[in-house]
Amino acid sequence: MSGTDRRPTIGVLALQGDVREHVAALEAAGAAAVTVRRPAELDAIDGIVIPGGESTTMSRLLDLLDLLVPLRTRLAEGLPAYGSCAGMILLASDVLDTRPDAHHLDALDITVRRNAFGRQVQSFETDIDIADVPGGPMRAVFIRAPWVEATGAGVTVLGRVPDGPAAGRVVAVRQGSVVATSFHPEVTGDLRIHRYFTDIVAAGA
Ligand SMILES: NC(=O)CC[C@H](N)C(=O)O
Repeated sequence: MSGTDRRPTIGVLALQGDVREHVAALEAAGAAAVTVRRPAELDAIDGIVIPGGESTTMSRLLDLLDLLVPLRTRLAEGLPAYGSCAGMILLASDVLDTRPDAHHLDALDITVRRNAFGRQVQSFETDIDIADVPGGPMRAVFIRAPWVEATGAGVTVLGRVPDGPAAGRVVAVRQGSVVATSFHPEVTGDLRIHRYFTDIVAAGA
């Protein structure tokens, strides 16, 4: 990012999942979005989005493409990150109900339970108030989503399921410049989470 261009460059991890939707949402939110598939591409970004998809598949591809260690290192050095759904799982420090050989990135001090909502409510939508994000409740789309079962001391809860069988479950969190949601704002056209993250990246870039 140069002095005249205030648009931060945000990478979207492009191994699998809904990459295009995040690229479009980031561009619409005012960021310059680029896809990331190779370790060298990590050098050119001010922040990264890890999309929804399948966390164990992404974990395997991260390993196969030699991205796991460089990405974990960049995150440990403070690279801002936003993860939706599978991206939340990958950013977590602890994951329940996953494959024993699945890797995660340890960027967010949370315990998440994968596919937590169970068979009856695997995919659903609801309106959720997100702390720090003004403008009223946000339509939240959940697709075989995780929830957050425990948060470390530095983690702020941004949103919970308001009602129904999973009422009170934590589904949006922030720790410093790392944000995660169990749901998929990239599919609704509501750009507020992407703007929120773009502002976090711009503040540090
Ligand atoms: N929509 C999603 O990203 C689903 C996440 C998926 N269930 C996983 O475990 O990775």
